[in-house]
Amino acid sequence: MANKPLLEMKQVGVQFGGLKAVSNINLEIYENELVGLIGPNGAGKTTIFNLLTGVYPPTEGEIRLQGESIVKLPPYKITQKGISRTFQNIRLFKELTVLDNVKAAYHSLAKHSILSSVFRLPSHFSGEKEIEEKAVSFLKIFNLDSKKDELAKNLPYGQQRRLEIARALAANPKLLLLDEPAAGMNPKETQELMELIRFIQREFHLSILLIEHDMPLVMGICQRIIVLDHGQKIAEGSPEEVRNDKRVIEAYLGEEVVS
Ligand SMILES: Nc1ncnc2c1ncn2[C@@H]1O[C@H](COP(=O)(O)OP(=O)(O)OP(=O)(O)O)[C@@H](O)[C@H]1O
Repeated sequence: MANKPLLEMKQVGVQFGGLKAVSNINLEIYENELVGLIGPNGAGKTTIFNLLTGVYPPTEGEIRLQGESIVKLPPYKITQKGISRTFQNIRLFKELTVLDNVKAAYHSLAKHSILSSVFRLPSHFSGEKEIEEKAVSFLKIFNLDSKKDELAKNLPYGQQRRLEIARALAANPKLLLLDEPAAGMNPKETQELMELIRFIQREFHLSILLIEHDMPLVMGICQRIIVLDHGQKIAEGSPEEVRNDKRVIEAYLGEEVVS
């Protein structure tokens, strides 16, 4: 594990009206780590993703990516700096093709200028071709290249989830946030997806923060697990440590997981 964390949250809290959705969150994610974020419904997991991606600013505390504060940055800047995500409820461009969904991620980061696109300069076309090739290469990883010309809305559910991850990955993140990526998938699809997540983590040297309710699955693939309850971090450690933590068992896991 590297000495300096890729991501740091220090005493972060956010309040909506009278409700403290999360409070006093301290967490660190290091390079190349696959970390699980678990907890009961309403514990604050998605709120942490929304704080990390600039959907709303924290009411207190600090968030740093590679030592640099990101709390005042708009979401697109945070994506450019290296945090991208998927959503609990899939958010694809449903009326666009599978390929265009992935290309959209590249366009937000592409080096060629708007002027070259408007005037259709040669640099625009080489940029466009490069983007298309890269997008197809991502679709191949997710076994979606044969579907590239289909509209996103026509893909089966499991494939839409994979496409969303492909799009997030195309933004070239250092940290990828996955919000229940296996929700709605059958056990076989879930298993395949988890192998894919591990593969992309190694292949792209990514850090991944994963929200997932399927405990055997989280315990099986994550190096470290952070547990939330009522907006607070109640435990953190290896799957083994978390599985045997009394507070975690009481708040979330129940006796059957331990036995
Ligand atoms: N924008 C918002 N405005 C008001 N309350 C919010 C907002 N976002 C989240 N909350 C509240 O904050 C708390 C934490 O919600 P959050 O969605 O982060 O939980 P979660 O752990 O992701 O739950 P789940 O597993 O059900 O997705 C809940 O009480 C929720 O109602």
